[in-house]
Amino acid sequence: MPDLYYVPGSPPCRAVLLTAKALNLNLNLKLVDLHGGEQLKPEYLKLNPQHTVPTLVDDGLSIWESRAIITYLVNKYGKGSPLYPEDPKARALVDQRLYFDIGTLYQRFSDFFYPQLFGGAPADPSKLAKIEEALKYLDTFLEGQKYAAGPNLTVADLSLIASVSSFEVTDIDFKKYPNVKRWYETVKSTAPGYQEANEKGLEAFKHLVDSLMKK
Ligand SMILES: N[C@@H](CCC(=O)N[C@@H](CS)C(=O)NCC(=O)O)C(=O)O
Repeated sequence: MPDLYYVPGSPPCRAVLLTAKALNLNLNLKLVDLHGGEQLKPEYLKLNPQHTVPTLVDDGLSIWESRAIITYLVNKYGKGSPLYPEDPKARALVDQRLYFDIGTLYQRFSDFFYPQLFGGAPADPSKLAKIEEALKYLDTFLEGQKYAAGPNLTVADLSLIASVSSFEVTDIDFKKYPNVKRWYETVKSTAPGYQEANEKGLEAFKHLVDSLMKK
């Protein structure tokens, strides 16, 4: 069984948990104490010199970057699954959405929110405008589409929902984008094990935000 080094509240970790649920795959969960700096210890750096969670260790392979992990999991444990289609064009669309998530949507969220959360910085309206722009892109991708990359639930949805659901703990009003709102409700009700894999961790994220932003 693969080991997953994780923290429950982390958005990229939640994407991996959602993927494991969708594959009906058990993971050996190993909690990492980020607050205590466990990820900077030599044992962890041996697994992942970039010292991030999630990190997956499977059969001698140590891999990090949530989107690399989730595509690996489907390649290895879900051969033929629509979660990461094998047809080159369908797969290209899923990959595009995944890269949009890491490079644009979640990146812009991090740029806006984490300086406030971890550095006590004031909200920067120009950074918020960049998130609004990214949400408009997502809304356009979803026009006439049930899921982010077509008619089936894919790892693109699981990665994007882990990001977008994190906006719930901020003032970012993503539900004003009608396609995003509809898609959000669809994924919540159709992604296997959504409650356990995402909502629980989201609660932990909320607690972290409350405790840090109250200070
Ligand atoms: N792009 C990475 C982001 C991973 C990341 O930044 N994880 C954070 C927690 S959400 C982390 O491990 N921070 C601790 C550190 O960098 O030392 C992914 O998707 O896996």
